[in-house]
Amino acid sequence: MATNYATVTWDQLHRDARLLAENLMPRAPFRGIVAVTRGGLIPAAIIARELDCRLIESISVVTYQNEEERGEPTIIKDPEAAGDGEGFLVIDDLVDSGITAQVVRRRLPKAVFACLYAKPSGKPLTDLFVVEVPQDTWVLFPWDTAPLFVPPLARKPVPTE
Ligand SMILES: O=P(O)(O)OC[C@H]1O[C@H](OP(=O)(O)OP(=O)(O)O)[C@H](O)[C@@H]1O
Ligand SMILES: Nc1nc2[nH]cnc2c(=O)[nH]1
Ligand SMILES: [Mg+2]
Repeated sequence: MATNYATVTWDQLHRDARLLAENLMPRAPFRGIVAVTRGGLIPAAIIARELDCRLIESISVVTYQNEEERGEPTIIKDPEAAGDGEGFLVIDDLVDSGITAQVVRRRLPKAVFACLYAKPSGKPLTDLFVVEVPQDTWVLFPWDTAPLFVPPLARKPVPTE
């Protein structure tokens, strides 16, 4: 269970995606990009623009979960156009346990796998990432959050003893 949160704004996400694209330039050009839906879709769009790549595929990996455990991950959308991944770049927003990346890599063994954020358990499964995040930190993406009114400190009720 995460004990800390790291909030990523749209601006920060855009900067991190551009930095990832810059770091990927030595490995370009790619025949196409495979976005890992849904989290990888927006990073993939930004990176596709920077790398001038117009062939975009997607893969969807779903792990059905109850309160205690995670089920077997299943590919519910296959990246047919990407073959075995040769010449393709796979983009996800982050790796955490690395389970999603493992399934994707097994399906696309010849692709380059890159993501914006990586936690220590998932890090070995990536070829490239931008920022390392501690394992106990939950990343809040801009699409997960909304600005909220916070009352001024002076208006907060003073706790009575
Ligand atoms: O390394 P893991 O432990 O597998 O976690 C990382 C995956 O989890 C999130 O996707 P999620 O399955 O929540 O779906 P989403 O992208 O549709 O939000 C995230 O976008 C990664 O794809
Ligand atoms: N939004 C979000 N989704 C995740 N899926 C696995 N880890 C994370 C995380 O830290 N943040
Ligand atoms: Mg995802």
